Amino acid sequence: MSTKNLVLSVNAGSSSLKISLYGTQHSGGDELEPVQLILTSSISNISAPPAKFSFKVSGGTSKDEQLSSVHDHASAFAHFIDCLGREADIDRARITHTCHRVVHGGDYTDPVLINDEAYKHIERLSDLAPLHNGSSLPVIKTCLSQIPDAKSIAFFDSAFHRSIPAHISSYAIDQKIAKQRGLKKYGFHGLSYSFILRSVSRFLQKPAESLNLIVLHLGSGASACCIQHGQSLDTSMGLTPLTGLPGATRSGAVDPSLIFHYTNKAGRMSHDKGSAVQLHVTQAEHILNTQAGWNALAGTTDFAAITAQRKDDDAARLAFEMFADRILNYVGSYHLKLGGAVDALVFSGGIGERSKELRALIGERVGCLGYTQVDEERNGAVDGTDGVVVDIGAAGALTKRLLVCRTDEQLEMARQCTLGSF
Ligand SMILES: Nc1ncnc2c1ncn2[C@@H]1O[C@H](COP(=O)(O)OP(=O)(O)O)[C@@H](O)[C@H]1O
Ligand SMILES: CC(=O)OP(=O)(O)O
Ligand SMILES: [Mg+2]
Repeated sequence: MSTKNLVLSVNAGSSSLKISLYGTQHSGGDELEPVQLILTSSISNISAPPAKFSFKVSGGTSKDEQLSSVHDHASAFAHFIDCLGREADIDRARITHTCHRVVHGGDYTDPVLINDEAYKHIERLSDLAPLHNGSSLPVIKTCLSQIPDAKSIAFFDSAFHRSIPAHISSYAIDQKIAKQRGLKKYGFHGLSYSFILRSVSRFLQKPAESLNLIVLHLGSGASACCIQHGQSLDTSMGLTPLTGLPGATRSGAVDPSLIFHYTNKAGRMSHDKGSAVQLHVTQAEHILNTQAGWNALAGTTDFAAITAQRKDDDAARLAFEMFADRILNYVGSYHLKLGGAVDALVFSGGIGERSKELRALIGERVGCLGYTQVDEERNGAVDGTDGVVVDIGAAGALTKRLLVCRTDEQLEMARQCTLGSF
């Protein structure tokens, strides 16, 4: 029997599945991490087929293919499990823990071992994160049945934001109803923010508890976070991941009354056949989650294409400029909440890590608040630069720095799993 020493980390995003497999026995490598990467896989475009699949054993070359057979997170994960044995000769029985990113944890503020009760809790919260919790559930189910000896642990994206004070997390509504129904700002992308906080702390050689950061996680779903003394003080998503910044298919914040005017059927229940589970969301929520954002504005969820076309195409320009405008709303207000004492503005997520154009524009606009200038050469060379954190500001800046962080939610979970008490 081969040694049981593997941790599988699964990140079900709104339209992607990112999976990493780690070893837990140290054999050199990065002494700072308790786990070592063995392989990564990602399946993107799940909701806009054909899905793109990639599978890469560490140090090897990536196997990439388009999959017409994959149309949801369950079939995407089944394809990965198949590849694990076929392509990498990994015996699933060696996996001791499977870590699952669950976007909405409600009142769960720590990771939990998934038993019947925890599974039902995650299921109940599906209505509040329709693009996410519903996608995690079939993947969790498959793990429980296909890797039965491994412990399945849920890590919640909302947990990082438990530190947000009541006057920031509460909505101005009847507080009795708010408390009864759990209507408050939860915030998401927390695994990413934990990873970024730790990585920036290491990069700046300052304790995490001393750091004030404004972090932008700009991916298919996008959010901003105001971190004071190493804790979340505010974030742009709310009760659900719909509000705040616009995303690939999400509207971001709108006047709540808009939903009553968008269509005359907006208040009815949605009966979308494509949903992974029966969701209790209204048609308006469904439209604002899935038929809005970049796709509605510019006809594509690919922000690289929007960036490339923005000079010649009005729709692409509107999407690009709108994103920058909404980002500045949060950066400006978080700067003020931190009293101007900001160690760094950090860009992350697929767009934040790759769009030098957006970083240059935001960097230029925040110059008036005393941020260091974007160094054009460093900003343009991020893709070819190694390291988790890359400095794109002028050399010598000690505060109000501009950084890029390659976030890794799977590593954050595997790390917490190994160092925790599971
Ligand atoms: N070169 C690029 N320039 C701008 N955006 C990019 C680039 N490459 C990828 N992206 C965008 O990154 C986003 C995906 O980010 P990611 O954080 O991986 O998303 P998620 O995990 O939420 O599925 C997509 O909207 C994609 O268009
Ligand atoms: C919370 C959220 O929006 O996640 P993602 O960006 O992975 O869709
Ligand atoms: Mg993501």
